[in-house]
Amino acid sequence: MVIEYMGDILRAEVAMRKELLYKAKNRPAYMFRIYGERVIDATRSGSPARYINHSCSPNCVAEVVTFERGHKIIISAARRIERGEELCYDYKLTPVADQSKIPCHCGAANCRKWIN
Ligand SMILES: C[S@@+](CC[C@H](N)C(=O)[O-])C[C@H]1O[C@@H](n2cnc3c(N)ncnc32)[C@H](O)[C@@H]1O
Repeated sequence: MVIEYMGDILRAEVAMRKELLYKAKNRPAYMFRIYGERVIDATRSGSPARYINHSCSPNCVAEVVTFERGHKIIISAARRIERGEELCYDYKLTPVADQSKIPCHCGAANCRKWIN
């Protein structure tokens, strides 16, 4: 394990409202969706995992681990990571319509050009 993606666990509808609130305050929102039902909101109380960028050829993988009392998101190494190498994982975001697409700058040879 490299790091846990920590934050407040919210229902998806609460997370959507909070995201709008953060936008209204010009604050970046750091959120990780777990199976559509729950979202980890790392905006106010998250770990440094929230700063990990997306890559189409990642050196880490983000996995949802389910416990009796909830879920955790664990970021693990997908291969050997060299000292000084930036950590990244594949966000695996659902593709969206053109106007809200985010261009991907991961620079991988197999880059999919968009992160969503
Ligand atoms: C969880 S944040 C990652 C940390 C962010 N770079 C920061 O400095 O706060 C996710 C956002 O970072 C940007 N991002 C992450 N990976 C990217 C990539 N491969 N290409 C372009 N933008 C990326 C996008 O704006 C995305 O919505």
